[in-house]
Amino acid sequence: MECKILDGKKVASEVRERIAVMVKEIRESGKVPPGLAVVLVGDNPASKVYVGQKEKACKEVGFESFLYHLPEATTQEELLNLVGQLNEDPNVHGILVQLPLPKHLNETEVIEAIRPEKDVDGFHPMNLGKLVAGLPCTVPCTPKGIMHLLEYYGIEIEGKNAVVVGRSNIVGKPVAHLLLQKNATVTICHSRTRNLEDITKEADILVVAAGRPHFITQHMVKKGAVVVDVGINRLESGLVGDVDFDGVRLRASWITPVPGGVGPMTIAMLLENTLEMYERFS
Ligand SMILES: Nc1nc(=O)c2c([nH]1)NC[C@@H]1CN(c3ccc(C(=O)N[C@@H](CCC(=O)O)C(=O)O)cc3)C=[N+]21
Repeated sequence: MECKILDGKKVASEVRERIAVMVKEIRESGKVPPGLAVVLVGDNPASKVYVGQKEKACKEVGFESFLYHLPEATTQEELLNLVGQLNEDPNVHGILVQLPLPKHLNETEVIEAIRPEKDVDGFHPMNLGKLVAGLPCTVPCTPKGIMHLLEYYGIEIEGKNAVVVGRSNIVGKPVAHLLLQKNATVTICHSRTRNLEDITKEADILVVAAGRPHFITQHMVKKGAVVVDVGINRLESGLVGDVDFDGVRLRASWITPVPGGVGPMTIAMLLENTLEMYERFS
């Protein structure tokens, strides 16, 4: 059986086109356009690349983007002041503070300072709590993008064994809850999990956000599984995921490539979340 590609690049571009049409109508009616504020502290080269991508995506669909690039030496108080100011800014509908922050800053406190109604990442505890409770909330971009991709390709979730490798607050935990809401039987694995391959081999749907290149190999995957690779690892040989794509594609029925899988969906969902917040706000 041939393994098929979950083409995040293609699906993301369709989402972006749809958003661009809606923003065009908003602008033509003379209303204030949706605005996203991106806060970057310091000069982490990877973060600068991501932030550049986000700005470009905003411009392409017609959003306003407000970039705040603060020096590495920014204090917690200065950052909290900026967040407070953006919370009050009527032209800003979504606020994204690029993570990770420099080590001297308290990430949790910064995220909690963002008004939940403007928390475009869905990282605020209020949004995470609502997600777990199954209430309407802002869903974090990467988990939302994964669910969108599975839905687009008609992947059935109900009753399936879903295994999530990774338990971060931004990917592992929220995606596990979204799969649970769709009636999958969900297992979360992490660095202390014993006999990982015994668990991953039972997965009908395997979501990998482990942060280790080529972590999931062919012998860890069930025949016919759907494999979603959230990993972004920059090696000298180029960008690779957490899944050994060439091996695993020999067993899987569907797989996301890296690049061109989950990454572009994350950006598309960031735009979708911004538009949703705009519509709720105005
Ligand atoms: N507050 C916050 N929100 C985030 O959403 C956030 C963050 N902080 N910190 C860093 C991570 C990482 N992240 C990615 C987004 C898009 C791609 C993406 O588009 N990747 C392309 C490849 C792009 C390339 O070549 O680097 C792809 O997979 O095809 C990757 C990674 C968002 N993050």
